[in-house]
Amino acid sequence: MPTTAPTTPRDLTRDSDLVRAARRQDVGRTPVWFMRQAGRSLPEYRAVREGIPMLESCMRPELVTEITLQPVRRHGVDAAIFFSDIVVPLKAVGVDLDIVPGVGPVVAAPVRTRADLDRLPELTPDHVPYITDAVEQLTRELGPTPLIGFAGAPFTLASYLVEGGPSKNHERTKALMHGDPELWADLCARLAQISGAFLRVQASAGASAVQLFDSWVGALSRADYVAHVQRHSAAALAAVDDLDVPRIHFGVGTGELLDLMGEAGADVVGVDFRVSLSDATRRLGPSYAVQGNLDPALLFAPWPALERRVREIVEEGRQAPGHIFNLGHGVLPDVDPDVLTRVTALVHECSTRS
Ligand SMILES: Cc1c2[nH]c(c1CCC(=O)O)Cc1[nH]c(c(CCC(=O)O)c1C)Cc1[nH]c(c(CCC(=O)O)c1C)Cc1[nH]c(c(CCC(=O)O)c1C)C2
Repeated sequence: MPTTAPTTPRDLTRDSDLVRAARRQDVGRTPVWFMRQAGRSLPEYRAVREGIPMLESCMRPELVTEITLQPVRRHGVDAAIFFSDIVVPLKAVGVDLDIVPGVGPVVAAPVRTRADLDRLPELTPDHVPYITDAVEQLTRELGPTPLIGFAGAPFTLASYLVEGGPSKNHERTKALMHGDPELWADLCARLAQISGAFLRVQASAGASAVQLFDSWVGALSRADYVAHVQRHSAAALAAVDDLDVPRIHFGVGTGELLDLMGEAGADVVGVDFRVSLSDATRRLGPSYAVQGNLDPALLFAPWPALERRVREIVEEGRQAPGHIFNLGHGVLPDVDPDVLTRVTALVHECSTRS
C-alpha cells in the first residue's frame, strides 16, 4: 500500500474557494469574508468579551478560538480571520501600550529617537506561544474552512508607535520619515521583522493565507511609498515565502498605490471602495487577484440598493484574474449582523458557476 503523508490543516483547505481564488484558479463560487467580521457587530462577541480587556482576550487561546469561529458559524463566510490586533506583536516584545475602548491603540512612550528604537527587540515565536496555541486549536476546529492570519505592515505600525496613538494626518510619522530617513529605515526594518515573524508564527501553526494590513499607507504619495515603505512591506511578506500561503496586501485610500503594493510580494491586492474592481484590475494586470470592495456604509442602505451593488461587484470581480468578495474596509460597529449573513448568501447565489 502506498504511504501517504499526514494531512496538515493546510492540505484540507488547499481546494477551498478562498485559496483557489487567491491563486487565480477556477472557483465554484466567489468566496466571501468581511474585514473585522469578528467582534464589532455581534452580540455573542460582546457577551464573551464582557469584562475582559481587548489585549487580554487576544492572549487567551480558548477565547480567541470562540470569537474567531462566531462569524463563520453565523454568516457562513468562506474564511475565518484570526481574532487578534495589529499591536499584539508590539505588546509581546514589551512595548508599553494598551487598546483603549473607543480610541484604539495608545502607546505610553512613543518611539521617536535612536534610543527608543534600541529598546524595540525582534519578535521570536517564544514571545507569542498563545498565538501558536490558538491557531492550532482553530485550524483543528475549522477543518476545510481556511484561517487567515494577519499582521500590520511597517508603515501602519510605525504610525501608531511614532504618533503614540491613532492619527489623522500622521504628521510626526512623516516628519521622521523625511527628517531622519536613516532612523526611519531602521525602525521600519525592525517592524518588518516583527510583522514577518508574526505572520510566520500563524502560517507555521496552520493558517491558510495571510493578510498584511497597511491600513493608513494611503496617506503617502507613490514616490514616498517607493522610497520609504515598499521594501519593508516586501520584507514582511517575504517572511512566509517558503510556506506556500497566499498573501493579501490591503490598505485604505490606496488606489494610487495598488500596483506597488502588488509588487511588494502579494498574490491578492485589497481594494477599498473608492476604486472600482475594474479599474483596480486594469491597474494591477493579470498577475494579481483582487479583494473587495463593498463600501461598509452601504450595509445600512435599503436592501434593493445594497443587492444591486453586491451583484455589480460580483460581476466586476468575474473580469479579474481572481476575486475574493469583501468590504472596502472593516465592518462598522452598528451594522445589523443579519445583513452580513444576507450579503454572504447573495454573493454565493449570484456567483455559483454552473
Ligand atoms: C483584523 C483585526 C484588527 N483588529 C482586530 C482584528 C480582529 C479580527 C476582526 O475583528 O475581524 C480586533 C480589534 N481591534 C480593536 C478592537 C476593538 C476593541 C474592543 O473591542 O475593546 C477589536 C475587536 C481595537 C483597535 N485596533 C486598531 C484600531 C483602529 C484605531 C485607529 O483608528 O487608528 C482599533 C479601534 C488598530 C487596528 N487593528 C487592526 C487594524 C487593521 C484593520 C483596519 O484597518 O481596520 C488596525 C488599523 C486589525
